[in-house]
Amino acid sequence: MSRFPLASMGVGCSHKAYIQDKKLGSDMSKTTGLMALDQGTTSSRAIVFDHKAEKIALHQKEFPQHFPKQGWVEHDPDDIWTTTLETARDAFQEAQAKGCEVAAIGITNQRETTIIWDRKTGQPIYNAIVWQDRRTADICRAMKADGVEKTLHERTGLLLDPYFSMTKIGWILDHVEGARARAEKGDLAFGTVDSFLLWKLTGGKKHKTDVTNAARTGLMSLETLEWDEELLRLFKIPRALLPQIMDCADDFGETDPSLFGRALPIAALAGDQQAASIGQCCFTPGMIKSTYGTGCFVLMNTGDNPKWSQNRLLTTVAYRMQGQVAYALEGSIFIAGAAVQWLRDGLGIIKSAAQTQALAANLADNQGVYMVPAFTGLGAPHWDPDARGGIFGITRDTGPQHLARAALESVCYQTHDLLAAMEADGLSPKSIRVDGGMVANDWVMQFLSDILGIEVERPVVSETTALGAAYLAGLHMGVYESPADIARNWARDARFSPKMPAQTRKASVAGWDDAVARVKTI
Ligand SMILES: Nc1ncnc2c1ncn2[C@@H]1O[C@H](COP(=O)(O)OP(=O)(O)O)[C@@H](O)[C@H]1O
Ligand SMILES: O=P(O)(O)OC[C@H](O)CO
Repeated sequence: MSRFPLASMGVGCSHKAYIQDKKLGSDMSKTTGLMALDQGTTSSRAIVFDHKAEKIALHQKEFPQHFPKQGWVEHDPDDIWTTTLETARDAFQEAQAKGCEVAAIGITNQRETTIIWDRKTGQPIYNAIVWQDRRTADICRAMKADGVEKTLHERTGLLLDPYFSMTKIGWILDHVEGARARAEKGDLAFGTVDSFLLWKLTGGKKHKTDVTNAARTGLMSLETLEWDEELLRLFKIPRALLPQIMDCADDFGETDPSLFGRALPIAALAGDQQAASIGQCCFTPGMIKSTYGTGCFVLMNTGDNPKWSQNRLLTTVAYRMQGQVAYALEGSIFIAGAAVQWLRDGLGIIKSAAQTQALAANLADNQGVYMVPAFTGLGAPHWDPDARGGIFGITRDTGPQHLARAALESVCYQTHDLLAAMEADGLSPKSIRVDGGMVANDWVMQFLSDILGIEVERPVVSETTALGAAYLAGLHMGVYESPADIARNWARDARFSPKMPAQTRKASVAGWDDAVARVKTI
């Protein structure tokens, strides 16, 4: 806990926060809150936390996904903005009604998703191209053949895959009439979702991003943590499009007073997976978290030097705060909870995601049925954008319960592939901290521990992404003094230990490997 608790501030409130509250003219007897805006792939969430990580208010809104062509995924930027603003206003008002004064905002977001807008009107010139979108697969293939991947990997830690922003930016500039010329003149702005929301929240005054989001564009050097001129040239991205790169906990400006009735400081920006890592308090090298939302993302803190994977994992920035940078090794899986959503919305064989737990538990084993949910290609460690999903081992007996179990199992096997790649890189975690919507499913957590052969730890707060953004904002505002101060808040809800016999694990993984080999194209 902080030496300067903000809740029920009186004697002992932090200096900065005290000044902040004076500026806001707020009642010092009120609890002070930190509002996280968590803009995810399928929904926008706003959560107000107090300094002890207690949830004061939570509001969430889903928004439509657009699939204009096979392999394309888009969002309407207006949906991103309106759902963010509506949930933020609802959470802000609920917190206020409960006697909690919001002191600052932290933004966290689906990463890589690319938006370009007109600096004068604020109007996007095209829909947001979502991280899952595969439309630039051919461009990536051609650039790979030209040897660009080596330079990209050396400078950014990323690979030439349609996942990242740089080829999405190029696609918009080349397909929207006049866009390239306008970008070169400085009339357009590019942003990942954090930058776009910051622009909207500040009434068009701030065009900034943070190191974790910039690290996913394929345009930022991991060494200088600035835009890389050589990469801008290779991907033909005009410099004038780009935001300023900041720390994750920093001064990002204030909200337009019309939005919340007064100006609120925006004190943090971070990509959602890095924010989850902060929410899980993975502050020391070797600590690892895995988030199970739409996709699954495993991040291991590797300390103040980038660690280069020999096994197709990404090197990325974990955070930069208080001037200190930490790097991470990341494994990115494109489909996790989305496979469960497909059972519900695509096949209609379940009514709710939670139903999968009982269906899976009713079977003694998977009876040879495997699902490889490569709906938008395969991410780490395969990086095969053309792979498509498959279900194998179906017989006349196969029913909804087998499909449900296969979908849940696939998430655990994919995590296994990532940890195997980490192990091959010489990094073997003894336990893993998990979070995200899927971790409510105890069956998945036990199977995950069984297949990984290590302990799986679930924290009390499973919305660690939002919590991480709140922590970062709190750090900037002086609510917390240091990462160590934040780490005291982490509390375990449950621990799952491996129970599966080694032979069974080996046979199960072998069945999965066989299924993956059948969908791969490279
Ligand atoms: N009990 C459950 N069992 C399995 N999957 C679940 C369960 N509850 C939620 N999910 C899945 O988790 C995902 C939602 O998690 P969330 O962290 O909110 O995702 P995101 O931030 O990517 O939008 C959905 O894809 C949903 O299918
Ligand atoms: O929206 P999520 O939680 O699935 O996260 C998306 C990732 O940031 C994509 O890299």
